[in-house]
Amino acid sequence: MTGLLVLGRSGQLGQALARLAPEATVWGRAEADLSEPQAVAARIQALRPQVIINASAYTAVDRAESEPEAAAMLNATAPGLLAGAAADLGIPFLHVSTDYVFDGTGDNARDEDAPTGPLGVYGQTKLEGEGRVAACGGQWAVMRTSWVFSPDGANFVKTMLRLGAERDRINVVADQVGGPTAAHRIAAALLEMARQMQADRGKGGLYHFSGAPDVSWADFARRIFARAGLDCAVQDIPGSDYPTPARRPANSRLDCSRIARDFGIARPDWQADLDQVLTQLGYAR
Ligand SMILES: NC(=O)C1=CN([C@@H]2O[C@H](COP(=O)(O)OP(=O)(O)OC[C@H]3O[C@@H](n4cnc5c(N)ncnc54)[C@H](OP(=O)(O)O)[C@@H]3O)[C@@H](O)[C@H]2O)C=CC1
Ligand SMILES: Cc1cn([C@H]2C[C@H](O)[C@@H](COP(=O)(O)OP(=O)(O)O[C@H]3O[C@@H](C)C(=O)[C@@H](O)[C@H]3O)O2)c(=O)[nH]c1=O
Ligand SMILES: [Mg+2]
Repeated sequence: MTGLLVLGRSGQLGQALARLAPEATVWGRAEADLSEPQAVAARIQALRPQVIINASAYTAVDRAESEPEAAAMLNATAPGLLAGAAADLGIPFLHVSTDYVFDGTGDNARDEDAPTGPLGVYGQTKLEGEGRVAACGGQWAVMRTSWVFSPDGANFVKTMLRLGAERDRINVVADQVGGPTAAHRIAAALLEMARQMQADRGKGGLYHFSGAPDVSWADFARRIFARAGLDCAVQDIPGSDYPTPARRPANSRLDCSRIARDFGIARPDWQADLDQVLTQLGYAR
């Protein structure tokens, strides 16, 4: 894709995007420190890209509870200014948000119109960022995804592989359900959305995209151990037995029909993607 600028080089999604779009300009903290987002917006004006994908964020869910200003800068202020810079250039801006904007009540999958109600600072700041992007005055898309995993960075799969090698049993929360999503599927979906948005300047908006089928963290852990050949028993526990600074939604199911209808993008099968990531991490199966 010509003229693509990606922000967030060292992250899970940033690395997946760089792999799928090697021609892109990819900025990390060194070129574009988003704790100074005005300066980054000025650099964008100078670069004159043709489309921007923002893969940077403050993603430490528990730490955000004690660093709300830093989380708000990365997740709300910076995306608003980046989207504004894109609007000034007349180019599409694509951004990523999270299932943690919801309160997680009930059992049904939520669509994009469902009421939000974040339970913690991370979700609150991500929700604020969605609003700022949507108000940028240009062409924008926000993709809400969930439970991202990849061979890179920090994620639940890599945490389980580490713990599963050290222990013979582990307690994992069984009353939080969602869709694990491979970073390379998110990257591919964003690139497809960007292509279609460039071809049709009326396209964009808020979209849900997560891996299928929905699963609990405990069943996700079981699958990781089974496919990695690790002998570690998973004990189901309620979230209340795993106290953390931030509360997490119990029901993270996302209804992904809108992105299928508008962009022709289907929910990816996370079990197949997990096998691929395990292979990349050196687990022979
Ligand atoms: N991870 C998940 O499970 C989920 C993620 N999302 C969303 O998906 C998107 C991508 O997430 P993911 O790839 O997992 O995130 P990561 O935490 O893997 O990467 C975040 C990126 O943001 C960068 N960043 C942080 N602070 C700054 C800063 N001050 N200046 C410049 N860059 C900075 C990080 O750089 P550095 O490495 O230098 O700190 C890193 O490259 C985010 O919007 C996230 O909210 C949505 C649902 C689930
Ligand atoms: C390590 C561990 C975690 N857990 C629980 C805690 C939590 O409820 C769940 C997942 O733990 P994590 O710390 O990986 O989850 P968390 O960092 O909250 O993951 C979230 O990250 C942000 C960025 C998102 O946007 C979300 O979609 C989601 O992926 O597993 C256990 O039950 N046992 C364990 O040994
Ligand atoms: Mg985490």
